[in-house]
Amino acid sequence: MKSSAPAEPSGSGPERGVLERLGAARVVPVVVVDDAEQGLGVARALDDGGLPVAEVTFRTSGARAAIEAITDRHPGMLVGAGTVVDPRQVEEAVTAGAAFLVSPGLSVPVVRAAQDAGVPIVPGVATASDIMAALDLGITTVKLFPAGVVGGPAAIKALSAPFGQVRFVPTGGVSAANLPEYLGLPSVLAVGGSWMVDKKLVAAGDLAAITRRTAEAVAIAAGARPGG
Ligand SMILES: O=C(O)C(=O)C[C@H](O)[C@H](O)COP(=O)(O)O
Repeated sequence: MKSSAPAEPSGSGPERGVLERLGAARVVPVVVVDDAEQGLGVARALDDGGLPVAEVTFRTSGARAAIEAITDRHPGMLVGAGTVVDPRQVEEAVTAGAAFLVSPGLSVPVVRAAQDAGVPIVPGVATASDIMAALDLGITTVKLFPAGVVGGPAAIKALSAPFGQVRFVPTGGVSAANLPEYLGLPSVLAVGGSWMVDKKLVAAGDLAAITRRTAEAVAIAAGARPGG
């Protein structure tokens, strides 16, 4: 889906709606599925758990079909593509129906391709220099990755001092146990994580367990208040 409107930096204009929806959800499940059928099962389980959001990673050949199937059958769900590391994947993901893109790092060609397509992208950052590169591209919402390894909540607090305008989506090592600590930080828009959609649960088709973990995450997020 090509937009004729000029590219907007993330956090403003028509893209704002999607990022605000991620902020309202507060938790972005990172999903790895092999095909459309698995994707549909996981999407239903997430929706049943009260979280109609999925970041389907481009780590499997079935990711594109899964995004297409979920957006077709669950039109109310906010579906994005993760692990977007190549500008060609931007086109593939957007054509499949992805409403947002997530990348583990910051690639100028990937960000530009997303901006040209008019789809918000949340690139990964791990350092102050990465954040400055993101700001140069007009991006103010970034994913801190791998959050647990690069310092967790303490790193976000430290980076928020010089970069007060930046909103973080920490991902990597987030779990039900540390969720309140991340979501309690005012600069955290949402967190990303795979713990609700553990690949063993997906492989076993244990959708009930995915729904349980999702509902638990939703309940924790509802109780976590910035600054609390
Ligand atoms: O490649 C990307 O774009 C990603 O989104 C990476 C994932 O977010 C993390 O691998 C999730 O980390 P865990 O929750 O610790 O499993």
